Amino acid sequence: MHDRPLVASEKAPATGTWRRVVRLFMPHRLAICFVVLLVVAYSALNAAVPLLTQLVFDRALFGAGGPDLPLLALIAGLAAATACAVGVVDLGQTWVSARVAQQVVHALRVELFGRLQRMPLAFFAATRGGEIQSRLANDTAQIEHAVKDTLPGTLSGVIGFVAAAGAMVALSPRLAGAALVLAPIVVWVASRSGRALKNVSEVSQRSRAHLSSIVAERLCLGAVTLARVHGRSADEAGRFAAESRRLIRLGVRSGLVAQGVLSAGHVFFVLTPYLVFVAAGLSDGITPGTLVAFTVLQARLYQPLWQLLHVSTEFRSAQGAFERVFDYLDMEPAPELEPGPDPRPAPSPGPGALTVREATFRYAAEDRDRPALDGVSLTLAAGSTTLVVGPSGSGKTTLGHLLAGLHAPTEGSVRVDGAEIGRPSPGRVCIATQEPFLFQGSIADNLRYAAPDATADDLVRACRLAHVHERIMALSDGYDSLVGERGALLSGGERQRIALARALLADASVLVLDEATSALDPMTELEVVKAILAERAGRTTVMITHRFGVLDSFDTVVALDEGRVAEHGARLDLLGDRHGWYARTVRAQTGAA
Ligand SMILES: Nc1ncnc2c1ncn2[C@@H]1O[C@H](COP(=O)(O)OP(=O)(O)OP(=O)(O)O)[C@@H](O)[C@H]1O
Repeated sequence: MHDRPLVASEKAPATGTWRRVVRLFMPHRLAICFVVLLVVAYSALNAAVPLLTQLVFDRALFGAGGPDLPLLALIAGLAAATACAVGVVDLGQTWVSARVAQQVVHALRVELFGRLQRMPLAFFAATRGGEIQSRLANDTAQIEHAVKDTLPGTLSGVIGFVAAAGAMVALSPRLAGAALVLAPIVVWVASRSGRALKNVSEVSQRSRAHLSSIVAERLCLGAVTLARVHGRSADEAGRFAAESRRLIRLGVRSGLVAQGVLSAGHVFFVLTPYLVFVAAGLSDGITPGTLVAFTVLQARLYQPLWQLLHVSTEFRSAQGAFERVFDYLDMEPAPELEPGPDPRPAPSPGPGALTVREATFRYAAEDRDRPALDGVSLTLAAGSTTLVVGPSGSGKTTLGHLLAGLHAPTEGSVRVDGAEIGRPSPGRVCIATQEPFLFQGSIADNLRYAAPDATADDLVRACRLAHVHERIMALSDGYDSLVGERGALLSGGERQRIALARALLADASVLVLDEATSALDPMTELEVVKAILAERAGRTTVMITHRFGVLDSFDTVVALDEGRVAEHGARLDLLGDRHGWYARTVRAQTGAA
């Protein structure tokens, strides 16, 4: 089934990355055109100021008739008005481009989160949580950082450079040639270093993701307990420190490469005025005003070039982050979870008849010879109660997931009330698992996740059935008590019973209990199961369990072995088959002769 990639490849092909980045900006092309206009205005206004300086020197101060104070005052007024206009234009440009940049990154983040939500469960089983978090948080943060500066930086860099160069050419083509002669060398150095920077940045991002994985995996309740039990806390700290040191080295290297580019630019900036002075010395007819205007313009030339160098180093660093995000966006989600109309629209919940036909399921294409389920066929009548039993690894959980639509069968079909089910179908099938997931929040919040409109009485009723109401009421805040990270403030049995109550609130036609009461003591488990079956009379309940010796309220038993149905029939009939796996295990569990 999973011929498609479940884990992102280490590296996405670089080709097309920039085209995809440009495509991200396409929905904002009008705003970008507006930014271009504002940047053109900003650069033109900025380039005009040095031309005023030329007027000051050649006309107002050292003109033929001596100093001309009214003209000087007029030029000063013009300069002040230009500076005000520059400020207003710059503010407008910053506002529009910041909005565009933030919207681009927001769209990328939301698309990434949505794509990850639709990935097959096997992807989450195979990928470290920290790695996923790192792409969503670190990589998008780096992209945000780069994109924020890129749009205005690139535009104002290019336009500012062209405007300053144009003004220089207008003043003196010869001096302009001297000022620009070193620019190609700087561009060449920047492009060479950019590649090195991109490589360092890629390795850094991977290292950062690894660091996040260590934090997510090793700094949770279970892992910290395990480290203490086995005296490995120091090793864990050492592992983290080693990866962190690697990140330090990479950070220093990346800083050095980036500074190298800027330093190369600096050499250009320092040398260029002298080249201009030499060119002025060798030329005739260069007025002092032209030379002063040129000196001011050179600063206007350096600033955009410096800006472009800075943006290019930022963007090279972000290229790796873009590729890592695109890499995730290119993974194929579970086809049944693709957005769009469901190809098999779910009819309204029926009585809950289950039909499994020749269902085979493989977790990975490599499991060709040993599928988790192999040609399973079953018919469970609406309203039936079924125990699914079998040795560990025989495929019970896999079958439960197929019934709940969490996996689509690789071959064959699973139908509920005649409709093929290949995706979760809330209201029709609900599953409660052995390791229940509780969100950070109150008990009531967790219960209402399954039924947002449930009343307080509904919650109490479900919790009474799951035998957890009294326990909740003993907590200081009752149903408003917080459960902690993944329910860590509760006992394992309490977590399971709250999850069970949540599953009951879903009120589905079919309820699959996958070891969902395994943390309860056997007597409580028996009472809870009986209460649930009584409550659900007339609806289908399937219970996967290893402790079935005393569970005598079920009418059907399915015993799996190595992914196949080994026994299937009425419970009492299978109990009568003294050599059958079910009957032998019941005897072993109850100590019956
Ligand atoms: N996410 C997974 N990826 C790959 N193989 C898996 C995955 N989950 C289960 N398997 C394999 O599929 C087979 C059936 O597993 P399953 O969990 O369905 O068995 P089970 O009968 O529920 O076992 P247990 O009683 O121990 O819970 C096993 O060989 C298991 O190793």
